[in-house]
Amino acid sequence: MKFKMHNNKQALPLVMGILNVTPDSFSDGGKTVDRDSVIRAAEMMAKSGADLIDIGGESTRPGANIVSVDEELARVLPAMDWIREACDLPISIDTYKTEVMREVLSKGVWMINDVNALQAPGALELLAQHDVKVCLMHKQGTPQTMQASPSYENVVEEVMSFLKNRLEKCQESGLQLSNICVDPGFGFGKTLQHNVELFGSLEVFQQLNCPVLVGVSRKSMIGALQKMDLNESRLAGSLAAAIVAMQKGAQILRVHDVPETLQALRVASALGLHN
Ligand SMILES: Cn1c(SCC(=O)Nc2ccccc2)nc2c(=O)[nH]c(N)nc21
Repeated sequence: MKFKMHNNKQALPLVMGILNVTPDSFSDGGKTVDRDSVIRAAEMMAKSGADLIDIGGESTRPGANIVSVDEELARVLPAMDWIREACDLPISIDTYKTEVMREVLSKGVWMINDVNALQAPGALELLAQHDVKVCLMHKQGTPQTMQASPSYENVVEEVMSFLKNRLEKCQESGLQLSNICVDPGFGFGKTLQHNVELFGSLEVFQQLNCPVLVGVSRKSMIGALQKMDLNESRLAGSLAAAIVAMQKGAQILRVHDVPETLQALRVASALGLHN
């Protein structure tokens, strides 16, 4: 496990708790972003055993609208301070904008979680100057267009070769492999069929010799597979997916429901399902 965490948990995947600071994030009922709710959420995640917290100032859900650098920073920078009032967990920032990366790097961010795999101009060069973790995620198209008609010849091969190419670019630019994790990007320009195929072959991504991050928590693929209608809870399905991801070698899980996920992972691991 390249990502040496403070508690060196090896048997279980690292649990990355999602803290929404985009006011329109419907998965938490669209609550407005304020200091108290961020502090409360961060305290709960830390108490529940999360290993790190992921925050993003622009929703990257399908159809999400683009946010300016200033607007994104206005949400993320205060949230970093509030999280630090609440706990000492490492912070991951979900952004694809080089300018946002620059600002959060100067505030000691632990990981840059880039759904665009450092393709923005200047992103690679910027990160090469910092000893920071980075997640390289695959997506097809942009959040505005990606779910229109996703298509692949062979989704596993295409996602794999994209990530391999981005890893090579990172290493050419001087980033250390030990600071990089990869992510197939479930739901980012993929049909349900593509997502299921990618999940079924998740072990393949271990060949890249860096930790694999999986983010499927509460996503529409879970709802579809649960065969429930839209407003049903996706908790049980998300926990099932977390367990299978662990069994398939995922080293980091990005989840909304931290306590429940850790309970499920601990029981599954104790009963013989190890990552
Ligand atoms: C920022 N970010 C996102 S946002 C999409 C989301 O949570 N949608 C969603 C959440 C809840 C309900 C419906 C949709 N997904 C990933 C991921 O899978 N991997 C990495 N590395 N980062 C990610």
